[in-house]
Amino acid sequence: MMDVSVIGCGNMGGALITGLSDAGGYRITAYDVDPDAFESIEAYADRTTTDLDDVRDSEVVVLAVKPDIVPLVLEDLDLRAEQTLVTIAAGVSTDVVASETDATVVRVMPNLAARTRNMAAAVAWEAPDENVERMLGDLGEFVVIDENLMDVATALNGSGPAFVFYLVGAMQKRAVEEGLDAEKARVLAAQTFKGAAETILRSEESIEDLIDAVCSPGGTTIEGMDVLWDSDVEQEVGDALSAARRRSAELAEEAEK
Ligand SMILES: NC(=O)C1=CN([C@@H]2O[C@H](COP(=O)(O)OP(=O)(O)OC[C@H]3O[C@@H](n4cnc5c(N)ncnc54)[C@H](OP(=O)(O)O)[C@@H]3O)[C@@H](O)[C@H]2O)C=CC1
Ligand SMILES: O=C(O)[C@@H]1CCC=N1
Repeated sequence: MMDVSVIGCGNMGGALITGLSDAGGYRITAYDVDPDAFESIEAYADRTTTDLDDVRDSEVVVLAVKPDIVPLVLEDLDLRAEQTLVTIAAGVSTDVVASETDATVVRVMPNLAARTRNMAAAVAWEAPDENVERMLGDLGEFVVIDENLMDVATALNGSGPAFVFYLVGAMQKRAVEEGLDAEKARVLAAQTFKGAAETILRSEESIEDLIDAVCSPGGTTIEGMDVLWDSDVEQEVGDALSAARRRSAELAEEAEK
């Protein structure tokens, strides 16, 4: 049983708590300044608390507050060298956090799919941390990256779910306009993304070859793909990713001040 505390039970903290609870093997303490935040995670945490002292004995403490709140929490958080502090705040570097704590700091960029244990996470660390490896493995897939690439990861897998929700929404919307029931279109669109993603993860084939596999000669898909290839969609999706990356870099500059 691993003792884990999560500081900040909002969207991301709540998703981590839900996923870890589903995985099992974790004793979870959920801390927030606002008891209302416990409403959606009460069923998944072993303990909810508004007393920061209650997180001080956990092997792993996850800092899941907004970037500008991180320094305020660190001021009051007194951890020991044998503990691990996982920081997930966009743009807040390991150095900024490590300068305020004795704990070993690990920087992770998670995403909302922690909730269903389908998270894509990027981690940057000096040395692998067994507890964090186990947590990330239980919550989905993770890759180790250099911290100087964390802004790109923040845009790709941190913000990425929102971009994908948007694309699912666009496909669902048009299917409804073309006559399909909204709920059925939602299921078909979402499951299609899930299936396509799973296909990529389980295959060695390139994305181009996978597209090719769906395009039957003279069939339907190629008609749709021609619309996409003739459009600016690839550029626009890339620009969305770059805008998120730039904002992450800006947050990093603000956090250094
Ligand atoms: N949302 C996402 O998909 C992702 C978020 N992140 C990172 O996770 C962090 C949290 O984001 P998100 O969950 O979206 O934010 P939320 O605002 O949803 O959650 C933050 C929570 O922290 C609470 N809080 C505020 N001050 C304190 C404090 N001093 N001590 C403890 N809790 C406090 C907030 O309460 P109140 O609302 O009352 O202020 C809120 O419940 C951010 O740093 C973000 O960069 C990373 C990857 C993905
Ligand atoms: O929007 C944000 O700033 C956070 C970080 C990545 C996803 N959500």
